[in-house]
Amino acid sequence: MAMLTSNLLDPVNSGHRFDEAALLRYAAANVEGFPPPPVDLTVLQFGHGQSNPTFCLEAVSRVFPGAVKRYVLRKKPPGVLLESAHAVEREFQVLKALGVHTDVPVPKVFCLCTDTSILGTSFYIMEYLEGRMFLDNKLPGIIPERRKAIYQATARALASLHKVNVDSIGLQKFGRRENYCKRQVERWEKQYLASTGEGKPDQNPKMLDLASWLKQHIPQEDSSAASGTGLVHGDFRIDNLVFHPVEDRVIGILDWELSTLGNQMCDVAYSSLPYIVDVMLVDRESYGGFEFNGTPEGIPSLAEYLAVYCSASGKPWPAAGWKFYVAFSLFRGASIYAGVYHRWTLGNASGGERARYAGNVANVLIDYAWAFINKKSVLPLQPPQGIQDSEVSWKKLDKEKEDSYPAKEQGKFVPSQKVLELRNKLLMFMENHIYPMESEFYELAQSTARWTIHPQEEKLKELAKREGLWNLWIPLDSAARARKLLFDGEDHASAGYWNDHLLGAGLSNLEYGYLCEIMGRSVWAPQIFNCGAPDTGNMEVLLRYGTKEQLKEWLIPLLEGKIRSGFAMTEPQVASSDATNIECSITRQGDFYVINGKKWWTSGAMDPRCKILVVMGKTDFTAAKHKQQSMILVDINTPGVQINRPLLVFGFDDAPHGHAEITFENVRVPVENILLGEGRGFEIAQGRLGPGRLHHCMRLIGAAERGMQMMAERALRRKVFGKLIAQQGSFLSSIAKCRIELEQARLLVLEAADQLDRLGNKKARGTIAMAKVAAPNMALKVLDMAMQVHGAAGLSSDTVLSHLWATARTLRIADGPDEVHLGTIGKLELQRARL
Ligand SMILES: Cc1cc2nc3c(=O)[nH]c(=O)nc-3n(C[C@H](O)[C@H](O)[C@H](O)COP(=O)(O)OP(=O)(O)OC[C@H]3O[C@@H](n4cnc5c(N)ncnc54)[C@H](O)[C@@H]3O)c2cc1C
Repeated sequence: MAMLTSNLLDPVNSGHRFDEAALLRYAAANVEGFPPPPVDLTVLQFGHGQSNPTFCLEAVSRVFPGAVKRYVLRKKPPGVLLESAHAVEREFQVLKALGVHTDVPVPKVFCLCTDTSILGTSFYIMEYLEGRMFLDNKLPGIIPERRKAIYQATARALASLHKVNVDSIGLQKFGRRENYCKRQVERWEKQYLASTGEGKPDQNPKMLDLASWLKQHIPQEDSSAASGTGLVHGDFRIDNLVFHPVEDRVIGILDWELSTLGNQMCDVAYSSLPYIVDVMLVDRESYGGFEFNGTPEGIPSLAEYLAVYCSASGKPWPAAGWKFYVAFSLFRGASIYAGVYHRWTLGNASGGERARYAGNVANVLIDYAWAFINKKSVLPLQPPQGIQDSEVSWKKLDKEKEDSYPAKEQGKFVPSQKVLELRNKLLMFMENHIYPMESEFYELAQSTARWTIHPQEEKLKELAKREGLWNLWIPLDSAARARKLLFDGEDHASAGYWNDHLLGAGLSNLEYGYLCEIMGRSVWAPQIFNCGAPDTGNMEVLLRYGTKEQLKEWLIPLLEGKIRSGFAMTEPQVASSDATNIECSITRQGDFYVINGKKWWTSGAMDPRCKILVVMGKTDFTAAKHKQQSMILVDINTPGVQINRPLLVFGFDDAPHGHAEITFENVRVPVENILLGEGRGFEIAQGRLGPGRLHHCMRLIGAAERGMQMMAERALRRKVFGKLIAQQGSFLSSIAKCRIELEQARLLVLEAADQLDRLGNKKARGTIAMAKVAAPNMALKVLDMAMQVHGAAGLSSDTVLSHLWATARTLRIADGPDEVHLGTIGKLELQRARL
């Protein structure tokens, strides 16, 4: 599974602390764009790898508290060091040259400080890259297609740095190009001898033989500074790369500590080691790499990986010297591990308890080197046919695979290029970040800590914001009103809010339809994008009907995703599908309203982040039937608000959001909290429910799509009575009928969204009602069939199907039962006949 960069952060190791006040002063003076003082600084440390301690600096200006800036600081470790080791100055030099003069993906560097009076050692500050890191090169939890793309991107990133003309970027003196392998073999042999022998861990004679073999087989090209030499990273492997948060491309090559000039094929062989040996399996018997244990599905073969590299870099096929380069990489690895083990025996290894096994790993690598040398053939003489560096962008790949909507053609339901781009991004986000987290989210939601928030949820929200996948539900007109009220028409970004996606992406309801259905594929997804119910409905109420003060107090934190909300209308004692039955009273007393009543099924009110309730009650029991009701904002922490219990849906409590039963007993709220005015509750309900109802329908299309996909995949895998389920005639007809119903419902939902955009809520109400009946009924059928195909597994919590089904079933009642919507459709039909 991918880790977000921010997930690799831990509190600072006590031995690595430094003077933060001194750092703040230095950064303010030397880092371009650093927030102006006063600044609150939080320092965290990257826990993964790094012999040079690396820290994340989070600087928050107290003047613009929304403006968080992140940087990375990398320094030498404290204490006495070998002169050539931990050369952060060299790292800075190479990063700067690459960042300024090339398109090699590296973090931008801001400043290098060699004045040791500031933090005790030299350090430099660079850009913080939020993205994905793959700490396990087998890429568990990633679908095969993405694995392929990730490996291809890795090969391309290596090629990009190998293509750099060091002479033209001022790095010509960064190292000696010729005789690199020769010098390296001597260096690592010396290192091995220094770590083993008398009074130290045992020396392995096969290692010394290996050094001799390598010296005798140094490829000829090594002696000259000709092609094949240039910039060498020295530690190029997949877990030193930061990938874009959703696209399968490298945005940062990290850890340049060992970089120099020399023979670049050493980098290539080193990056290929996962194919040869799996050093992560130190305590198991089999250490074989991909080639031995089977390449995980989707990861290209070694020959394919090398072919992409050669094609992208223009380098010749490396068959001739391959035995040497791989054996050298294993030799170097063995020497490094022997050093780590030696330090462990002395009690000062940095790798913790893992270092205990390093001596064993060193010996395994030596064995592997010899086994490799003794192989008859290690690489085909020619690259595999048909593999070039035809970098198909993630967008193009996805379009080819997923796009059932041709972008260039005209038509009512042909999404724009903007929507297609957002859609592809969203699909990637779901695959990379949501589906892999589903089981963890479920686990927490079933534990005793169920009413707490999984920390990853908040991190993914931040990522979604940065990716522009935030508040996409906000229609243009509502955004315009908020912009006018809050910022006097100005761009909200210029008003000091860091997040320029606060008011969505300027989409129509129809455009949002294509995106919302993707979020509906997972019950966990909508809230990650701040597009979940009931928040969207409540934000819509505020956007349309809130005063400037109400917007400032409640809408902004809701838009930012800092708080959540509930909508409290339904009451246990009355039939609430008819809202005129509501009995909760809202009575004015001077400058306050006093609320008394009992509500249930207030979704989201159990969420610890829920801070505000939109409560519907009656302000005048004697007024005309539809003028008695009002809506009012109630801070959930107001005295008298009592959460009684969470309600269960078929046993699901939907933690951590939940559906609450709540008592309001003499709850006093200021008169300013009334929405739009007394007696306007029905009016608001109409405005709120139109788009909100459609969002449910859109998500149901997505839930059904997930069911279709799972149904088909299962049918193609599972055999019954000698045949795959997919080969049974009854299955073909069932899946076909599901597809027909799904497409019918999708068209109806899109049509309703389009009418909402063009005609408004009132005129679109008939089609919205049709969609509201059609979508849950269709989703129930499709999900039911998907569960049937899964057998007992489909009814269990081991798949997402039962939860999706339970959620779909509630929507034949929640937001109005089917019968109410059918009544609306029927009445409109008769009205038309009377005209
Ligand atoms: C998971 C879930 C989440 C919910 N979230 C919220 C929330 O956040 N906030 C909130 O206020 N409420 C929420 N609700 C409540 C929901 O909106 C109500 O349950 C719904 O409006 C129906 O009201 P009722 O339960 O009182 O049913 P009733 O009004 O008692 O209706 C019962 C049944 O009567 C029949 N019926 C009703 N009207 C007609 C008609 N005109 N013709 C023929 N038959 C009819 C239907 O079969 C209907 O199912 C939620 C419900 C669920 C299950």
